[in-house]
Amino acid sequence: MKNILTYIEIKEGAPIKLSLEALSKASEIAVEKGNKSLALITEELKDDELNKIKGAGASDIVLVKRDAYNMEDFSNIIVEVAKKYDCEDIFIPGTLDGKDLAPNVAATLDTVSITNVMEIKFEGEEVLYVSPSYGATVLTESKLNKAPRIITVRAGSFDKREDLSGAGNLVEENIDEVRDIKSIIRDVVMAAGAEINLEDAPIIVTCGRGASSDEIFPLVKELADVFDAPISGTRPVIDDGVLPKASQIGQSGKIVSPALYIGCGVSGAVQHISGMENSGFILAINKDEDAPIFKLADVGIVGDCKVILPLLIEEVKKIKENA
Ligand SMILES: Cc1cc2nc3c(=O)[nH]c(=O)nc-3n(C[C@H](O)[C@H](O)[C@H](O)COP(=O)(O)OP(=O)(O)OC[C@H]3O[C@@H](n4cnc5c(N)ncnc54)[C@H](O)[C@@H]3O)c2cc1C
Repeated sequence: MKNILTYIEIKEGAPIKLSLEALSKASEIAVEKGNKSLALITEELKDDELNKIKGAGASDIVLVKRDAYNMEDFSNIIVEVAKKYDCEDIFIPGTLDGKDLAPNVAATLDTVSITNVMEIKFEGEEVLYVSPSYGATVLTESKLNKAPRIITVRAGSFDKREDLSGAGNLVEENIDEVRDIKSIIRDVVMAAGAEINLEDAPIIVTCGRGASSDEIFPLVKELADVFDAPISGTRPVIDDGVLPKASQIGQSGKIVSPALYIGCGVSGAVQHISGMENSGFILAINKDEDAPIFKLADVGIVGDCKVILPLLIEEVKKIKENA
């Protein structure tokens, strides 16, 4: 392995958590192999935010200034920076933009990318990338026979480190903007609720079909409000229009890793579990004691959400008042 480049996705002036998770893993590997861990940013950041990148171990922070995201242009930036800084490995956070960028970077470099990487193993000189397949029922080990190796990192798979103390030397590079682009983003129109940032939320309250009725859903909302947490949903709840698509967790939704996940009336289908199994602590409320989610839950409450949620809301309010 030579140097490793991590693309840092930035939202509202701050690196997203998954970028820092990816960078932390890259830095751990780089230190072990005696190489450099570089972070690529595309806008100027305040010192606190740069410190987060240093904490995640970046030896160098390469700044290429841009006003807005464009896949072809950003893909070209990654390629050019990787070449200039002799990076054989490129880590990209597995967000929507990341999953857009990685194949383009790979195609430009005449290689392939591996998506959803949750573990990286070394066998001699070989690097094995572990990623979930078939709704996370099977783990696949893949290797890339030629560098550069490009991966997208799955949320919650690696710890976000703050203690790696990279030198974080800031270097600005000027790379011409790609003008010959096949698609131009003129405007971004968000669907209602599309800005929900589940990936970075420390607490998520999830509404399953069992809690999506007119009677119970307001209680789920109240619990989320008490925790100041976003509400997510299982796919049937999204399909029924109770919550927007951006709130869906799972195989065909978002992959999250909050410190606390609370599932209300969620059965625990494999397609949902594959999006939240990396949560720090899982609390599940379900009236069926055989619901599969209880196999994964740290605490399971067997009961009707109609009865349990008001009790839970009251208890959390009391704790917060006395804190
Ligand atoms: C290709 C594919 C992709 C998919 N992608 C996703 C995905 O990304 N995300 C996702 O979530 N699903 C996905 N699904 C759907 C998935 O298979 C499940 O159907 C879905 O997760 C079930 O959602 P649920 O738990 O809300 O509903 P259900 O399975 O219907 O479970 C409802 C639960 O609520 C409990 N319950 C009912 N009433 C109450 C009450 N009053 N109090 C307490 N508990 C109660 C029931 O006991 C039950 O366990 C996908 C499916 C396919 C085929």
